[in-house]
Amino acid sequence: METYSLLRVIGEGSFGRALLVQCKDSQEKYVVKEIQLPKNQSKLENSRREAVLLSRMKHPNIVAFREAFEADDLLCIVMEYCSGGDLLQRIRQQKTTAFCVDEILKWFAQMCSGAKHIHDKRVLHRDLKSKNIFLTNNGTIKLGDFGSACILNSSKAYARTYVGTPYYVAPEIWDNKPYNNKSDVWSLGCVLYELCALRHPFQASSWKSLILKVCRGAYPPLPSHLPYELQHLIKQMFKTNPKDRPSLHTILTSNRVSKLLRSHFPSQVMGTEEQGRRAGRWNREEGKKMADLLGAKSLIKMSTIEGAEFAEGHCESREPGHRKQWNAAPTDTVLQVLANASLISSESMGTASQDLTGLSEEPEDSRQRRQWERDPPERLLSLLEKARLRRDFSTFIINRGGDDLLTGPLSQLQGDNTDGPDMEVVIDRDRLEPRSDDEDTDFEEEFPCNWMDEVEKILPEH
Ligand SMILES: Nc1ncnc2c1ncn2[C@@H]1O[C@H](COP(=O)(O)OP(=O)(O)OP(=O)(O)O)[C@@H](O)[C@H]1O
Repeated sequence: METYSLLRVIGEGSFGRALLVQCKDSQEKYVVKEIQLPKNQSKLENSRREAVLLSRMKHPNIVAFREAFEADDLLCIVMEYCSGGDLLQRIRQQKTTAFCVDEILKWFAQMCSGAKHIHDKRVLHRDLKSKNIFLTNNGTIKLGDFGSACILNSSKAYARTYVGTPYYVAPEIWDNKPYNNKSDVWSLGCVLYELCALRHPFQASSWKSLILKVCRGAYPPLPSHLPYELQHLIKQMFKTNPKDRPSLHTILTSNRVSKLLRSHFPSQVMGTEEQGRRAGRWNREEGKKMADLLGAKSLIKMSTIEGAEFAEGHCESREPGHRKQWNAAPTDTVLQVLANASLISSESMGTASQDLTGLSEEPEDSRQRRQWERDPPERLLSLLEKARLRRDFSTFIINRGGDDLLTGPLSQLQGDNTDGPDMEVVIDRDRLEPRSDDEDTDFEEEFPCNWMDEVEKILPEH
């Protein structure tokens, strides 16, 4: 900590504090997140999870990890400082003035791009919400707070616990179904809706009402001035059956989204003469312009520091006989555009050339694989009827088994502690290998239990 001088405390939670610091050498500002390390050795690794996972993410739309160290009984994670604050504050500042569609689309494309990188690393964020999405001083989106993140397929302990913020939690979590990459898509749908409507899609004053609305996917209509494609996109992201919900890869490669972006950034992306004529594809130059527009410029610097990726994409030729090439195919999707201009990754580019044309184009057979129960969990709803939602934008552990169900507003004991019980950090290189997030990867419960019996036990007054 001698490397940094403390400027101020920017937040305090049950985990510890978040500090704004300045590097004594470079004068750069950073955020240091202090996490109280447990005395219990077996839980130590669990506390280090956030640092481990954040350190593995290198993406222009994810808060950059700088270093982590342990001092006394504190784990300190040093990360990029996002001076633009969080998106929730930004939305509140608007009061009743709508964001322009260009801004919404730019931010949305960036947050999807960051979240896709997380999924490609076989990690789920599990607490995507406007409060955990930050802005830099130049308005670039950065996903942060990996305190609830987990590695896919890692440990059966996860299957019983979901850490999330009630208002952003997908129906499958409430319905005791497996959760997967699509649960993060639901949460991003909530953030997109907030940007469009300046309110949350599922507002409620009780758990019952909230769960009912979420499980039915019932949200108030969006302002009618918004383009049809945007309304359609939100509808797809709020499909109650995760199989019908698009993955981030599908969203970023869909023609609908790229069409929407093209129609909202026409003057920057293509000449007016071209606009009417070309409904279809972006060429390389247009792709570069779009990527710049979406905030890739800031990445150019990072990429140079990181090394070769940017050069791979952009240098025509460095040495005779070794000509670096762009993708042979035209850049006809948002994902390709972003990938071509940035670090966004060699990983993403591997999947970008797939020709996916719609948002809900799951193969017929995959849709038939599992029938979804349309009804909300009525028994749970009746149990929770009188329970009121408090501190609803905070993170809670939603425990789907064991003795201590729905830790959070019902118990008020745990506060915002986002660490689930005995979660194990297993770093498995195979799981961290990039791959498409197109398919669902569920956490299946090995020993399913009837968690509603448990609710009944802890809510005797009902
Ligand atoms: N990288 C960052 N740059 C700027 N501000 C940050 C950064 N990380 C966190 N903050 C701010 O620090 C405060 C504490 O953040 P943190 O994510 O640790 O907890 P929280 O958001 O209060 O809790 P929870 O995740 O349970 O909602 C918040 O006000 C957040 O906006």
